[in-house]
Amino acid sequence: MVALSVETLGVTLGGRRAVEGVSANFAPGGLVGIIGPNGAGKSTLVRAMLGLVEPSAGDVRLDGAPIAGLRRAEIARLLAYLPQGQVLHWPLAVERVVALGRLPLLTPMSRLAAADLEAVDRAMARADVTHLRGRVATELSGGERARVLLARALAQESSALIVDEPLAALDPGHQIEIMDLLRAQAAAGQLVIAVLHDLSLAARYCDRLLLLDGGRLVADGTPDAVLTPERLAQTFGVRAWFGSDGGVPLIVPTARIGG
Ligand SMILES: Nc1ncnc2c1ncn2[C@@H]1O[C@H](COP(=O)(O)OP(=O)(O)OP(=O)(O)O)[C@@H](O)[C@H]1O
Repeated sequence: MVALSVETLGVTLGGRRAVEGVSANFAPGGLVGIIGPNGAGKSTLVRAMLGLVEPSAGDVRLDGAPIAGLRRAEIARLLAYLPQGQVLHWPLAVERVVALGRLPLLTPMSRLAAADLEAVDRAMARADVTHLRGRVATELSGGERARVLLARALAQESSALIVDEPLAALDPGHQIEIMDLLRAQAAAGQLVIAVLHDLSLAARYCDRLLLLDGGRLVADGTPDAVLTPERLAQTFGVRAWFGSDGGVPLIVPTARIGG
């Protein structure tokens, strides 16, 4: 179990405020989406939540303790992170890539124990990549690679999982698979936070959405409450069609306002 809180957080990058005055609390067992236009500050916010960038104002707390004071190994026990646009450079077998997820939990010079190997097996099964375990990771398709990278984050078996644009470059089938997996993780008690661009999938899968614009949190609530025509116009500058198919919400941007 982990409680993650962000209090009047500000982050300045290259002299510009990338995140400003953001406050939010996160509890285990839900799927939280972070949405907003390009440059809204989504990645910067999650990086600050992981202690990877230093706040210029406010703070981030993990189980009540300022994250700035925690060691990286302590943070890794609680938080797993799948960064945006991760690429694999080394021709490692899938199983070894997934096992890298256990590294933050090992003491220096120690080797993977039986419990670590079991966690790797569980993560591969959840991400449906067990059949790929012997394949060279750099030779996989984009969708297979995305699932392997997610399996690496799952192998950490941390209390919270933070994924930044996990659906980028995936076909619709793989997008649904990944969202199903994230929801299953949340249902199993993990706090899952995902930066997303697809508004229909965000509305369909997330319990809660945080909408950022210009570094500020402009809405925080259920998808129904957050995703209104007015907000989409104000933040994304789009008109959108709202509908549903058998209870599955659909939000289709139809026109750029003023474009
Ligand atoms: N290293 C950096 N130096 C200076 N400015 C930065 C740096 N990284 C990000 N920024 C700026 O901070 C703002 C927020 O960037 P961020 O990557 O958090 O946005 P985002 O919402 O994740 O965008 P996208 O949807 O395009 O990935 C942007 O204006 C960006 O140009």
